[in-house]
Amino acid sequence: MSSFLHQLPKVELHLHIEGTLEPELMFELARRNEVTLPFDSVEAVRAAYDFEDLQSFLDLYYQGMNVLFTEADFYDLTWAYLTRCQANNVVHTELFFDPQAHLSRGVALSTQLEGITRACQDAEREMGISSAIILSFLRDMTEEHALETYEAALAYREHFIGIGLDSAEVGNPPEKFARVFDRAREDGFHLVAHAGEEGPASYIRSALDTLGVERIDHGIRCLDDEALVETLIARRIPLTVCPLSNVYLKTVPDMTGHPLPAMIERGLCVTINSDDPAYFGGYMNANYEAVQNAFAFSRDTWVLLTRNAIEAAFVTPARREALYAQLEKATGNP
Ligand SMILES: Nc1ncnc2[nH]cnc12
Ligand SMILES: [Zn+2]
Repeated sequence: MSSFLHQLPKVELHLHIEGTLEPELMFELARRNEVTLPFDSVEAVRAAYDFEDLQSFLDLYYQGMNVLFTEADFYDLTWAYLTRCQANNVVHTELFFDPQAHLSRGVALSTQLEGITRACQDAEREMGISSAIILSFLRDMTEEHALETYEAALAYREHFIGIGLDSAEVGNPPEKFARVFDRAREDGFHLVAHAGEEGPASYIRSALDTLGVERIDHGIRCLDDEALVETLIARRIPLTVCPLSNVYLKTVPDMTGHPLPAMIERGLCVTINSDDPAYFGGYMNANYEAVQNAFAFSRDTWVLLTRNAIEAAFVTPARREALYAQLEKATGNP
């Protein structure tokens, strides 16, 4: 089964590029940019990855990205992730970046976006991996700051396809960002939001109703609200679930206690993703393996999860057909 999972062509829809910063690259960039890290070795960084909850992770995640300054840094970070994609047989990926977390350190939007985009273009040309970038707002900052950032980002609109919402969820409900999502909808961008990761099912409802999102990132708390589950099924809203992330951030007791099988059983459009793989024990294959060890899914279930991700991807009809064809070739399943 392991080789079946490894060779399955994969589509990743929930990935924070800053969450792919491995400690080795963190040290290299710290040296390059003369930044002093509060750790004296790669092992010490990894030893600190023992999280109590989302906030304890976010504290380290924001600290880690303090080594990113130049376009080359963003290129190297993104290129390292895309080579992991190739090793994991990820053939299409949609990646988040957190512009406000870099703007606040004096790093220009052009630096961030040009570095990430150039790596994506090289990966498409050299490895055949398609990708897209989603600009994510920090929900623990104000809506005014998100709006200002959005306005500034419009100068680079050809670099990103959508907007999202991440960071500390509880106490920062989706409706706080209604105006910026309205603006982005008018401008033709795709809309997604993290909801129901640590926050309640009502945040998922609000992301749908007040932000009009097309996909929900995480969404694992949806099963607490039967009417919401029915809406998600009826509207076929994709949920970008991140199994290892949920275990590492203790939003589930352990992998065997994850609601993933119940979500699939209900017919929700579930996909599997790695979120912040440098911090949560691994990339796509590691997530697939951990889920398989806990639940021993059939091949048909894995094909279904992959088909869901292809359906949920923000790609052209031609690219979607090519992804379905690649899956069929690899599995014999239409
Ligand atoms: N899992 C996550 N939840 C919320 N914000 C994030 N930023 C990076 N990873 C995140
Ligand atoms: Zn996330």
